[in-house]
Amino acid sequence: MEFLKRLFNKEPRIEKVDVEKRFQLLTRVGQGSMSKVWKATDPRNNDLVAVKVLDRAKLARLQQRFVGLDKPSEGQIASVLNHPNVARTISHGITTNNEEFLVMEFIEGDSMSYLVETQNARMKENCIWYCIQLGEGLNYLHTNDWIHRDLCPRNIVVTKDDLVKIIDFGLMVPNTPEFRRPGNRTGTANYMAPELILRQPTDQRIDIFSYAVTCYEMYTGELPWPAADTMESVLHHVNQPPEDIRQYLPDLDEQIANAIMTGLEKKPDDRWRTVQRMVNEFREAGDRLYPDQ
Ligand SMILES: Nc1ncnc2c1ncn2[C@@H]1O[C@H](COP(=O)(O)OP(=O)(O)OP(=O)(O)O)[C@@H](O)[C@H]1O
Repeated sequence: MEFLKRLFNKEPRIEKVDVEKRFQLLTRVGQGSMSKVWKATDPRNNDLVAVKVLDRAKLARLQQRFVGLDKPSEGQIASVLNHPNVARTISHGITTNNEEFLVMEFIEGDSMSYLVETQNARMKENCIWYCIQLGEGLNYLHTNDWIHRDLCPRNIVVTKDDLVKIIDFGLMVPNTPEFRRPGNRTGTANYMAPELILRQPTDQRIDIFSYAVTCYEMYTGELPWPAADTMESVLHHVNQPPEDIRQYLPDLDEQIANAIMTGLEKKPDDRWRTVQRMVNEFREAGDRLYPDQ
């Protein structure tokens, strides 16, 4: 009977993994809101990897927001991504404690949050190139029909060689009508597009907005609206215009300033139609301002 059950069971049997035995866990590198992440080595090839184990209870709460939708898991999504500006996921599975886990390339570097906060010389010199790389990564996700939904400095790492990598795909969804329906307010408050906050229909342009907020912060160290921790405070300023970036940086190149401010438009139709268009503006400006780089 067991044999017949297994034969006709359509779900592939997933072998559970004891990550502590399978990998050599070296140090904890991050406490995300949804997971624990370890720097580890894979004894099968000695590769340095990041092992991300998702918190079961928190994941269950997140999944409740997608009830009735066929949302692929973070591991399923992340494993099909392949772009220099997107963290590579090597494998994924279920631990012996029934937690989802991902094994990723280990990215040694600084969080973009750190660079935004410190506004050090490295950040200032490379800002345009970081904005371009980030846009290329996001454009890759969009042309492959995904909506990231949580683009912000916390989810970006910059390597020692100044390569920008998007690292977190926990809220990413397919760009299909069912996932564009209004209602689901997941994301990070300060980076959420007005249509998402107001529970209107959404599309990939919510990511263009988050990208523009992120680039604004990368340039200035400030948010375009007063920082808001709660949805109530975000709702409060959703009707206020953003602070013009030139208030912080009067000498900022016009094309760069316009690229960012257009991405922050309240109405999605007034924003860049695609990430690629916004990136093209940055690229043109970069080539004009720094022809030798
Ligand atoms: N591939 C990686 N290489 C190196 N460090 C990583 C990698 N992936 C994640 N980290 C580290 O772990 C932290 C948490 O990761 P991540 O953002 O993916 O988790 P999360 O639980 O989804 O977090 P949150 O929802 O708060 O953004 C990151 O801020 C980073 O410091």
